[in-house]
Amino acid sequence: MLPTAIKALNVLPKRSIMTSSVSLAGKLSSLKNPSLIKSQSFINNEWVKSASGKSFKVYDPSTGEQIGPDVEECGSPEEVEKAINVAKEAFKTYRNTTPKSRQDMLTKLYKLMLDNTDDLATIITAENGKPLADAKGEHMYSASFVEWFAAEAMRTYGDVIPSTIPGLRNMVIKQPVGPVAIITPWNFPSAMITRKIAPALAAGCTCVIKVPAETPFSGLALAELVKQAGFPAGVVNVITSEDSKTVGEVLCASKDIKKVSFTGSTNVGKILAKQSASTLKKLSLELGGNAPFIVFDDADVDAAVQGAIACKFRSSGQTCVCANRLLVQSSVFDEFTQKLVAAVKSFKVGDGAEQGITHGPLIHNRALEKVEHHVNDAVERGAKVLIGGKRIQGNFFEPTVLGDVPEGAACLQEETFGPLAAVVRFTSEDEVIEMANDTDVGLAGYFYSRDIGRIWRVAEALEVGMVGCNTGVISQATIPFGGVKESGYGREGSKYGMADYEIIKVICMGGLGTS
Ligand SMILES: NC(=O)c1ccc[n+]([C@@H]2O[C@H](COP(=O)([O-])OP(=O)(O)OC[C@H]3O[C@@H](n4cnc5c(N)ncnc54)[C@H](O)[C@@H]3O)[C@@H](O)[C@H]2O)c1
Ligand SMILES: O=CCCC(=O)O
Repeated sequence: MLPTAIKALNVLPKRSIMTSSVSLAGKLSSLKNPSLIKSQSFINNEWVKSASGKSFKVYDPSTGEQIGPDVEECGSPEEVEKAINVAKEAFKTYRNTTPKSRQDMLTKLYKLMLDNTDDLATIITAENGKPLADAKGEHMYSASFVEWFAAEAMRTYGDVIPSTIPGLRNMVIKQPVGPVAIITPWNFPSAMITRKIAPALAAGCTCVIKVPAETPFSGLALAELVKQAGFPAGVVNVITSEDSKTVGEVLCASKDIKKVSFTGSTNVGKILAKQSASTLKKLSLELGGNAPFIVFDDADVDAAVQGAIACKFRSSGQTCVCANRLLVQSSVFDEFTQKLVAAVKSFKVGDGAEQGITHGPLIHNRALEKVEHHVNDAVERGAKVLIGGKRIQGNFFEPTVLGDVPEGAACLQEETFGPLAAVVRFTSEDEVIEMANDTDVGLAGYFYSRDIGRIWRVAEALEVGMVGCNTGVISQATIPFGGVKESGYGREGSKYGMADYEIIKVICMGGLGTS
């Protein structure tokens, strides 16, 4: 039984406030600036009504109550085409703006985000469920992409390349790829959007963003700030729709969209890649992982436990870089699992808006079913429940640690995306490298060791795009974020992140004589 306080469930502030047209109840009633709450698509710098008159509701995953107004359904092929045309028209002029002016607008957006920190974090907690402190963390992470790419706008350097032909000079320039489609998931309602739009806008691209139906309000609030930051009409467009399939098909098939950037599951990533084949669109796919988290016998076990808690249970396990398999060397297995269980016991699970809550709910019932299936499957195969293992109520699941999870368990084959730490025993370095790489995906991998030789061997041997060595936290705007194998391709953030939104053009100038 989990000694955790779940007292905060079903507690909603009773106050409600009015914006110009809607009443905001629940967590959103505490917003200082309620005009950040929008419920329509954002096209050409205007809030646009649904053509069909249909709408959908957004629910607080902690309480199950509707939050915000009904959101207008704007995902018909005609509405998506309209957004694409607007982005195409805006690209004709936005591509020729100076990098300095793009830097200035991004810097203004960054400041506006900081000015609205409390409200933007409240919106994240209300629609995603993560605790307020984590929501503030996501918000700052989100803003840091805007800050980083504001500076990168001024660093789109070219090259001069020696010529093999007399009288010729070769120059390389970088240009914006064109209007881009951006499809983002619910687990980071804000940061997954800025990680894509900030480099796109810095490079000179215009965008059509499909915000997730589970968490549309963060993206819509960002669109309002984009407008206030002075970006010209049509540069950023946002579609609200529950019909991801139709919106995805239209965006991928369009000849006017030159690139698609997606974060989400590997399954959907493959669908988008197929759909984009007819136009050979450039793609950035940041997909699922199955991160190994290895603890060697020479590790600082206490630090490894801290790292595992931060890595595995961040956002209740709903992060693409969360540890999915905890692989622990036999001689430190008991010490590590006992300390891990003790740390998990101190979690306070509940409504993320309540003081002291450390871990929130899962996003929806489908997510709970997956965790439940992974727990039951592992236990049937012989794993031991060390703590947790059951649903609590609503969308809440007990933070769970399973010991001695056997080979073949479903939770070792695919990411759980929930609060389940599956701990596996290993004996040698060679064995654990083979175990760690025995998966079709390769996003992040982590390990704890104090042997410098081993550190280099293991870091180089892991088949992943990102390695955390003696840390469970790697996410920063300054690093190239992305995976290998079926975790996708492309890199987001860092000095490499602009390249995904640029094309390279060489200009060979002849008749220039010899130097
Ligand atoms: N890499 C990540 O950050 C991430 C994020 C969310 C989910 N996931 C993985 O996916 C699993 C299932 O979660 P999910 O169902 O929300 O993920 P998903 O990939 O089905 O959905 C993620 C987002 O993709 C969009 N989408 C879904 N189907 C689409 C389609 N056919 N065309 C275009 N866009 C589409 C939606 O906006 C949705 O919010 C999770 O258990 C987890 O393994 C990974
Ligand atoms: O879940 C996807 C992204 C998480 C992160 O950037 O740390």
